[in-house]
Amino acid sequence: MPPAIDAHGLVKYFGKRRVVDSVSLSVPEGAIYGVLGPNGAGKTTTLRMLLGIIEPDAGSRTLLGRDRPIDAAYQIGYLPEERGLYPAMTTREAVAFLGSLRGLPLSESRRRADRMLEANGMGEVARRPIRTLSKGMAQTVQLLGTFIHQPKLIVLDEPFSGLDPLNQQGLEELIRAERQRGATILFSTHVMAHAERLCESLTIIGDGKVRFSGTVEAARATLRARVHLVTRQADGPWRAALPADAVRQAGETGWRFILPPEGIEPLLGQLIAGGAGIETLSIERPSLHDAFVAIVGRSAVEDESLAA
Ligand SMILES: Nc1ncnc2c1ncn2[C@@H]1O[C@H](COP(=O)(O)OP(=O)(O)OP(=O)(O)O)[C@@H](O)[C@H]1O
Repeated sequence: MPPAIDAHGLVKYFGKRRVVDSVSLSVPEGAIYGVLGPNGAGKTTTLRMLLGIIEPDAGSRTLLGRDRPIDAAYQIGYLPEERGLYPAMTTREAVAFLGSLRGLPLSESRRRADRMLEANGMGEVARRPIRTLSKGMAQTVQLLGTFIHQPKLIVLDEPFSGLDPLNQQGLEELIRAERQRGATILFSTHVMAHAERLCESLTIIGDGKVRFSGTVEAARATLRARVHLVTRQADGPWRAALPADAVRQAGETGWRFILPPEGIEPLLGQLIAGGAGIETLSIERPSLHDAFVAIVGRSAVEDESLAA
């Protein structure tokens, strides 16, 4: 199956600044895919190029197999980073309006809006003006409007920003339901927890460049696990068996070190034989957050040394 999005070498300059620098990404059909990066990394600019809202200075992309994004417009749902609804419009009209912008007849749009609002616990506010809604509700309205025409491809720019944890969870469920329906979803974020829970694959952008592309598991595997070990004996000759990077942190008992490449068992064997006694042992796998910080941090250091 051809990918839902296939982009090669996208470049964008703003003035003399190369804000997006040869970004390539491929989003398989039916995936939930994350574009991650710190503030100002170039995520929004990349998404806008993918969708044809701005033209790249170099590179190419296909969207749902089309060379011109406009040809796929009615099959795409897009939640931009800057969001706005007309405050005087009623909630159902706001959702229906977004549907009619994507090619649905208004009467069908209204029917779907009523159904979707009801299904998402917002039936009671359907006839109320947008200005009376909470921020979370207004954002849900935008999302329902993004999904109303049942697009094949959904692109969400920072969809979780500004939502409380309950609304964030609701949004994760909405995204999963859309994928269940058969849609492909691409979203940008700088909050790792959502990406970790939702995505199979992701791209990390730092300073306009792709710094990592692959599965969440592969991103986590770029870092080794960390060990926290507390021994019953405070000291003894067995200490020589600890890895060279083992440190005892201030105010803590025990040792912290990176899991040795050969695993924990040989070390434990030596500690037990040496009479250290094992009080507690925890092996903590790196989170996506840890991997993100390391990947973005490492690339910033590499960029600096290249520039020097
Ligand atoms: N229209 C524009 N004209 C000039 N510079 C721009 C324009 N749009 C974005 N930029 C700059 O390009 C860089 C990348 O911006 P972009 O919005 O793509 O990043 P982002 O990863 O989405 O960041 P954030 O998470 O903060 O939204 C930033 O330094 C931004 O200031």
